[in-house]
Amino acid sequence: MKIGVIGGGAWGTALAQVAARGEREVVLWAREPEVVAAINETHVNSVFLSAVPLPETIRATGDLGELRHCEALLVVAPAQHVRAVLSAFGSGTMPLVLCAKGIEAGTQLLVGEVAHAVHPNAPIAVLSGPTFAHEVAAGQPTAVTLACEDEALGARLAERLAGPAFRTYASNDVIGAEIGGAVKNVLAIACGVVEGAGLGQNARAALIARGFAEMTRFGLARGARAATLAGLSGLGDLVLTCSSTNSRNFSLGVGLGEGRAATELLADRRTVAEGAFTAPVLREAALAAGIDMPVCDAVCALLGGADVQDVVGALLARPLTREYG
Ligand SMILES: NC(=O)c1ccc[n+]([C@@H]2O[C@H](COP(=O)([O-])OP(=O)(O)OC[C@H]3O[C@@H](n4cnc5c(N)ncnc54)[C@H](O)[C@@H]3O)[C@@H](O)[C@H]2O)c1
Ligand SMILES: O=P(O)(O)OC[C@H](O)CO
Repeated sequence: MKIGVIGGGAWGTALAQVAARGEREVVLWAREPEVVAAINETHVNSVFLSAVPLPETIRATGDLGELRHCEALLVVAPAQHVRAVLSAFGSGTMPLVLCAKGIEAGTQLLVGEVAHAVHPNAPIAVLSGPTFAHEVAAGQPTAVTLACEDEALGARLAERLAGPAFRTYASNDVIGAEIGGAVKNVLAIACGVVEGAGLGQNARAALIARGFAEMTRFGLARGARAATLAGLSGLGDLVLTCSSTNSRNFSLGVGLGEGRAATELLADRRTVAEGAFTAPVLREAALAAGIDMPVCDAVCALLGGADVQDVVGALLARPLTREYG
């Protein structure tokens, strides 16, 4: 199965490396001409994943048309840009494996739903889990969920992408696999705030557990399965990103917790902290569905410039309630 990758950021590059294992050819579309040049000339993505030498079987291009002959595409553009990039690709029927984590602003659609709206005849799969790109690229052990409604296709994709240190677990819960990744980014910002404001490790553990309760409420309402939310793409990824400054979302939260403004923290950055874009959309969707998500609300308030101590105080002062509603 010849793989094309749409998106030359850190994750697109690491996944291209995964797909190229065994000297297989991979074509990677990158938006930045300097990324295309660096990969083709020096076999390193010096902009987004600089420490990792890439196999020569990965060829980069700035022309989406060069991915037309691929048998499956990994879509790794940031969530808010997936619609534009897939529209620019034109119509297609090859399987699309969505690897971005987010919810589209304006439509409240998950990335797989966006892809289906743009390419209604393409089978949709989702690859998600606790996966820092630099660790995957370094060959460190990693496990992911690969969800696809067409289970035979899902099994082929899982087999094609698996490697000695990259385990793919098949699932048919596409919505569940997506919701974990989207929501954990928002919760990782909250855990970063705890770190930045020096609120302690009890607070971080409480946020992970109560954040997971929010993820579960939202996920179940959208049709996700509880087991998926408790798996790699949900709880697994939540634990990873809520405990490490290697997470861009957690790091953004650290800055907010230190009292810096989101506008300052987000200005001029080339890398994406998806939670900043997902948080307001998630809040909107949760409000519309009557789902209580106080941690996500708090993250929205902080991104909007609210004072950290005020937000933390308000969160703690809510009426006491039962642990399970
Ligand atoms: N980096 C990771 O460890 C990792 C792991 C799993 C999932 N993801 C997800 O993968 C997705 C891509 O993240 P990344 O880490 O590869 O990106 P990155 O932060 O390394 O790089 C930013 C990417 O955004 C792209 N971009 C910026 N503006 C754009 C536009 N207008 N149109 C299209 N693309 C644009 C850039 O070309 C670049 O590919 C995100 O949804 C992220 O949550 C990342
Ligand atoms: O750096 P983050 O916060 O975007 O996290 C990267 C991946 O999603 C971790 O699984």
